[in-house]
Amino acid sequence: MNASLSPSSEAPHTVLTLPPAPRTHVTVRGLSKAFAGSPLYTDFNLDLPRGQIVSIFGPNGCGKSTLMNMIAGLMPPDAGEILFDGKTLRETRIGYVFQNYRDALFPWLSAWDNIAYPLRRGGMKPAAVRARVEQLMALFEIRFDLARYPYELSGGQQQTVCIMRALATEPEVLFLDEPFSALDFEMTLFIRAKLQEAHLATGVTMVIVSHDLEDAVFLADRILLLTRRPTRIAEIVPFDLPRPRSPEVMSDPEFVRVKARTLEVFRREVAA
Ligand SMILES: Nc1ncnc2c1ncn2[C@@H]1O[C@H](COP(=O)(O)OP(=O)(O)OP(=O)(O)O)[C@@H](O)[C@H]1O
Repeated sequence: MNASLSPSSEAPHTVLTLPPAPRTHVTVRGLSKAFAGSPLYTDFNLDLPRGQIVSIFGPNGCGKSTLMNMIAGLMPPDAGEILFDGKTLRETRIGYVFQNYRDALFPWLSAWDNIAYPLRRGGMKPAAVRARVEQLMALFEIRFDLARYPYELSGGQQQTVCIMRALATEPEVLFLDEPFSALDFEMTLFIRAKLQEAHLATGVTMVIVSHDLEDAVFLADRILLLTRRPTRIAEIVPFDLPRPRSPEVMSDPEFVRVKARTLEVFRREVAA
């Protein structure tokens, strides 16, 4: 099975051909994964379009995180190939934002040093590290003291630091696993806005796993809906409202329509 999320595809939810669709960034081919002999993915194919935000949504336990973790190299597939512009993961800069920000930051480093960590590790000179962190501080309009340690920050501040750290190396692809699930609504709105700004500023391809229908739709160019396991693509729903999208978008008829369609497919798959 092969599906393209390319905007140029005439029927974006339809299974088409094996060569990557135009403007494809990430190509997943023949992916298989089983746990304890029970198949989760079998010969799964997918194209992720360059510079777009794709949300992964589906029934509980259908393998949203597993799919993202295999693409991001955090979990080995049993079979299959994943290429980024034809390159392997090792040749590609990626960023990853975990659901549990509390465990994601290094507690012995200040927020500033957490953000700088991947830059220093990559051998960047101190002046360039400083400039890059300051650039991120401006983008995220940071008003709290980055000299503080993670335990001194609110949950939303910690997740903001996680996202800044993930963006520090200017990744080609940014993976986010339920980035809003532990945040209150005010922080969710803030981080949604900042992710959009970062996306507009950098054109980074983004993949977001979400449990929340509204979050999944709000940021996405494409909502990738999965079936129950053994997991296949149920449908790919496009959402083309221009960015930046403000919270008012949530009452826009197109948002309401896409959300309703996404819910309809989700409910069909849950009942299947
Ligand atoms: N390391 C593992 N060992 C055994 N089974 C696993 C492992 N990781 C995931 N699974 C199983 O694979 C299935 C998919 O898990 P995954 O976490 O990817 O789903 P999900 O769609 O992200 O789930 P949720 O909606 O609960 O967040 C689940 O049934 C899960 O129990």
